[in-house]
Amino acid sequence: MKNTPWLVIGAGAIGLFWACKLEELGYKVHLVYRSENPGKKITLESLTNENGDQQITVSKHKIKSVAASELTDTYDKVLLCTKSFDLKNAFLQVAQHITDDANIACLCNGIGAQEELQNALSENQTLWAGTTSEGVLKIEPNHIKHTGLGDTYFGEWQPSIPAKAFPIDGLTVTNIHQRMIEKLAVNAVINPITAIFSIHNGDILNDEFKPLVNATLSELASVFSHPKFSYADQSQHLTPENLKNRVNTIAQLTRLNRSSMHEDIRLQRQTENSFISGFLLNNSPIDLPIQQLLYNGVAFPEQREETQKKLLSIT
Ligand SMILES: NC(=O)C1=CN([C@@H]2O[C@H](COP(=O)(O)OP(=O)(O)OC[C@H]3O[C@@H](n4cnc5c(N)ncnc54)[C@H](OP(=O)(O)O)[C@@H]3O)[C@@H](O)[C@H]2O)C=CC1
Ligand SMILES: CC(C)(CO)C(=O)C(=O)O
Repeated sequence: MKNTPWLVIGAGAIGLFWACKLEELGYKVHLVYRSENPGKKITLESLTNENGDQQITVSKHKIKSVAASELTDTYDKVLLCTKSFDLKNAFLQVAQHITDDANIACLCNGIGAQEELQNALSENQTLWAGTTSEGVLKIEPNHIKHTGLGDTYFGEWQPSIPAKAFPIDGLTVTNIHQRMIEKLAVNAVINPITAIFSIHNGDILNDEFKPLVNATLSELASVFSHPKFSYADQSQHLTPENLKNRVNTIAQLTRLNRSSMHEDIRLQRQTENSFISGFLLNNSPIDLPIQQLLYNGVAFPEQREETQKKLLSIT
């Protein structure tokens, strides 16, 4: 299948990163941009772990970038790298160029957009939902920087028997829903707190935020262990202790980074709040007063100062 190109959609940090990675793996790649044309060459400052040492290497990648309206070919492998709120429309605008039996992968934070996308696919197209812990920053339209080493996994959104094969070896897991809820848990703590208080990821570990972080984690653990939670089959292992370890590890590993939600608010862009806290609020069988405060603090800038006070008064 290496002779047919991947269609990567979204020339943001993750789209440019994966366009380069796929090209490195020997695939032909066509990249669809929306507002910023990255041009013909992408510079990737990548982080590698050679002999236990993190090293930066710079490479240039020749990628064909086009606007959706310029597409003429048909594709059987698609990787969508948009934010969750753009996912379905990004697919629909290229749908006429996608084969009826295509593999369609997506990499976005949050839960909810994948189901919308699944509903837009035809019967024999396969949706591969993905989750990534790589950190990537776009510093220019054609220049990205790898800021944190991580892992990426894909899995069939609707598992089939026998399991289907993903076009790239070594990246699949049998239960992607479990990985997604684990990532969502981390995002539901780090993203809104860093965004509401304008702090870096590592700052949530400071004493000032400990009561808030602990209360958020224990509220999440109550919903994850609730038998009526829509993801209960995938979330029982997320105990307060397990959640704390996950959040602390990621906050520590990405301590100098701004979360995507903090960055979105700082740059006055739409956030993925509805697909992170919003997903939890809509799917929880119990009230989640802290998650509701976090949701409001992100969604309503005029309430942010008041929300900060309420969040810091949690004991
Ligand atoms: N960056 C990171 O380190 C990480 C990101 N993620 C997740 O990965 C996803 C992508 O993140 P990231 O790359 O940082 O986000 P960006 O906002 O940098 O990139 C998203 C890109 O999608 C483009 N896009 C949206 N709609 C369309 C469309 N219809 N056609 C073509 N392009 C479109 C946007 O175009 P435009 O420029 O016009 O807005 C933008 O360039 C998010 O869900 C994020 O939470 C997860 C882990 C780490
Ligand atoms: C893991 C984390 C919190 C890293 O910044 C992230 O996924 C995000 O910022 O959206």
